[in-house]
Amino acid sequence: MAMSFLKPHCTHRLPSSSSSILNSPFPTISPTKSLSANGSSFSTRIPNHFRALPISSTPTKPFSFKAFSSQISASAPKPDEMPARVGFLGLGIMGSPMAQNLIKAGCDVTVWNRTESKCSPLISLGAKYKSSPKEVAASCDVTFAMLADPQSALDVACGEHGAAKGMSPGKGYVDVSTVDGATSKLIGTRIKATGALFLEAPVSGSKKPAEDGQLIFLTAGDRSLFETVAPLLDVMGKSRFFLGDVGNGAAMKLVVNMIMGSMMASFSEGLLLSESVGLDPKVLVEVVSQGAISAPMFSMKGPSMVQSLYPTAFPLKHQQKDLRLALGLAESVSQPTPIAAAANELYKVAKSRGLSDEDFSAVIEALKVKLQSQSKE
Ligand SMILES: NC(=O)C1=CN([C@@H]2O[C@H](COP(=O)(O)OP(=O)(O)OC[C@H]3O[C@@H](n4cnc5c(N)ncnc54)[C@H](OP(=O)(O)O)[C@@H]3O)[C@@H](O)[C@H]2O)C=CC1
Ligand SMILES: O=CCCC(=O)O
Repeated sequence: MAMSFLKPHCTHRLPSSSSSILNSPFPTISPTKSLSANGSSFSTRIPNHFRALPISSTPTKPFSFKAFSSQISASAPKPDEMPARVGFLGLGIMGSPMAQNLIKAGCDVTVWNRTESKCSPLISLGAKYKSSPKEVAASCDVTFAMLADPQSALDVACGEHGAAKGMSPGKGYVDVSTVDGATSKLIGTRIKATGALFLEAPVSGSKKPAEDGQLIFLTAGDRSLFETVAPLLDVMGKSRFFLGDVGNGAAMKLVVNMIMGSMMASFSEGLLLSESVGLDPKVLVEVVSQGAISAPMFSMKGPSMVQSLYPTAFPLKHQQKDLRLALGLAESVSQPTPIAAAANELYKVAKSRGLSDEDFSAVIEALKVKLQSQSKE
């Protein structure tokens, strides 16, 4: 089905030469981004055993985890192909900077957030406001949603004044929240019942990449909507993967965050153990940064963790939600994930200690209790 909303309303101009890149006020679209948007370089990163198995090989599953391919457009987005009117629902840590980048790129953006006051900074930048997801969807060609969890994503998409009520043929709905595949599929079904198109597009990357337009989109669903919103994804992100059927984007995101949650729990144990045996944890952070287990996450979060500071980029409650959803995903295919299960318990302890809204690196606090027998020695 052809999308009917390709209009030159987004005024952002892509750099066509190095000098125009230097003059661009927006760091989000750069030669690096154009180069990274090269299909072959991305596809070589996908192991062969993940490639396009037939959907019919998993007939009893609620959705196929296996039938997908990785795609990224090699072509630069064309401003005259930007969707004309863009809605944005959910203006939290991630949604606000993402919407802001769209506005700064010249898009005609209409916002809604449950807590209305969070719309004000975006309205100051030029956004329009509507008082319900339904009204946003009705007034826009494509609507993005960045909500906290499966329940809020469902409520905003399918509730009484939800976006689905404002959808119709020719429109598109792009859910960038991190949810499970079943929720995403339910939302997709409701949206598509209106004749609109649906794309799930959870993101890898946190607050700073969102601010810098450096997110990684893990999309699945309607391929034509993926193509249509590609210029918008490229304003907000540095790369985009198209993974096939709805559910595959959610699954990829949950696997990534399952790994991340376990890594952070393990790193926390290492920091505390180093201190307990008389080492300087700051030196551990430095040693780790130079070796094979170096990760940007450790280098970025380690120094503040050593000071017991957890400025929130990715709320701990969301990391625990993602571990919970990843464990459900693993269970659905009988895949053992004992490390992630143990990590999940740690995040649950951290939540019970009031750390839900701290950064997920605050999980280290759940380990700051010496075992009884050890403290007596
Ligand atoms: N922060 C991060 O680093 C990343 C987060 N994510 C994922 O992105 C999503 C958003 O994350 P983030 O921005 O950090 O989260 P926030 O908690 O900052 O924002 C959550 C958003 O959801 C809204 N919301 C929550 N409950 C409801 C509800 N019942 N009805 C309507 N709206 C609701 C909030 O509205 P209100 O303002 O009224 O509370 C807010 O707009 C999550 O799924 C998260 O897992 C993905 C990648 C990175
Ligand atoms: O879902 C949150 C992911 C955070 C990150 O990728 O840094």
